[in-house]
Amino acid sequence: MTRWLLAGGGTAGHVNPLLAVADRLVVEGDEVLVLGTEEGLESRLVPERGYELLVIPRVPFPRRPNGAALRFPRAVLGSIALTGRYLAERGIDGVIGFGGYAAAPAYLAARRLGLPFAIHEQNAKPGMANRLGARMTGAVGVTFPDTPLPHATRVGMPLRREIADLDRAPLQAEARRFLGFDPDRPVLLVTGGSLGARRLNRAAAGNAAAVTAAGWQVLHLAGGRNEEQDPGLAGYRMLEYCDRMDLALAAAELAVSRAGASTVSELSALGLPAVYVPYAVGNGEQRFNAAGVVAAGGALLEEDAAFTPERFAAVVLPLLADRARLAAMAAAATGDGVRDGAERMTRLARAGLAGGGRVPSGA
Ligand SMILES: CC(=O)N[C@H]1[C@@H](OP(=O)(O)OP(=O)(O)OC[C@H]2O[C@@H](n3ccc(=O)[nH]c3=O)[C@H](O)[C@@H]2O)O[C@H](CO)[C@@H](O)[C@@H]1O
Repeated sequence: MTRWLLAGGGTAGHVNPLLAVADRLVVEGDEVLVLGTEEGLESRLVPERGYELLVIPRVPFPRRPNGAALRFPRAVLGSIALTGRYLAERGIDGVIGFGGYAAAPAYLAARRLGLPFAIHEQNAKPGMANRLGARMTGAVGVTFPDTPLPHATRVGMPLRREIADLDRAPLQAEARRFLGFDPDRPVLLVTGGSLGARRLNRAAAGNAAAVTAAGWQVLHLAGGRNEEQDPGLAGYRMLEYCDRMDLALAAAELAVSRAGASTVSELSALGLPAVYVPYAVGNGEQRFNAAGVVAAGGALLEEDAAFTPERFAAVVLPLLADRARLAAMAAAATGDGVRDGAERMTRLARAGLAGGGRVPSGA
């Protein structure tokens, strides 16, 4: 039995792949502890899934020379030291980091103790912690091909079991009933990722009457900061957050979505066609996340700034009426998706552990 520390967190898009790998390691007979921060969604999702969360303070990288910048080196050293104590006291054998605030201290503490570690990068454009870590280990798993990191191996996105094992067709009617829909009519899923997206909310709510008149139903995951009124139409359900994403994905036949790495990976793996509207801030990773499946013909890409209710009507309404096109897009999306990312990532991490941080080629 190996005892792992999985480090990372932030939004659901970061926590879910960590949980998928944790579940897989446990199925394979290992033990898992998680390292995160109080502020990230891991503080709710990790204990809910039955794992112990060890906490370190969140130390943002200073972008301006101010007081926080002066305190930064000391704060980072403190986080590394605390992580090192967790590693020693809990008898950790190996570390897997998923980027984010908790990952960099985990990489540095592991290195200091001579413990091998592996990395998973969710996004097509890597974040800072993983760019640092990837220079120090050979076990670097990435979701998308061509992710610019040293030692990158494409493993795909680790998907939670209930999504990776999902067979949509036989579950569809039951999933629709469970979510309060008519089982015989198609469902459009609108999702702004774990946080929601105002522009998507406005565009979807503004077309509620047209979409339902076209015979479709809508599951609109609007996020906690939604400003739109529920249109209150039969067949239109607006939720802040859906805890049964597996059922939402089984119920739907098309998605209008942000292009967070987990959402793109889930939709592609399950062969759901999509219209992606990448979030334009951050380091611009969402556009890159969607690029592969868009190029494969499994999804369309729309500019955030131009995604008005009128644009939604022009792009989405014709798709709802074109079942042949949706079927072709679904097939193309499936071809671009990866279902066994969790297994592939645990295999890579084990190879890294066996090789002391070096991964033999072909592992
Ligand atoms: C604004 C921001 O920081 N976005 C980043 C964040 O997005 P975000 O956290 O939104 O990430 P993703 O779209 O990747 O994942 C959302 C996850 O939440 C789940 N879900 C979503 C809505 C819901 O109601 N219920 C539910 O369970 C989805 O199934 C998915 O697993 O992390 C992603 C993964 O690193 C990045 O690509 C995004 O750029």
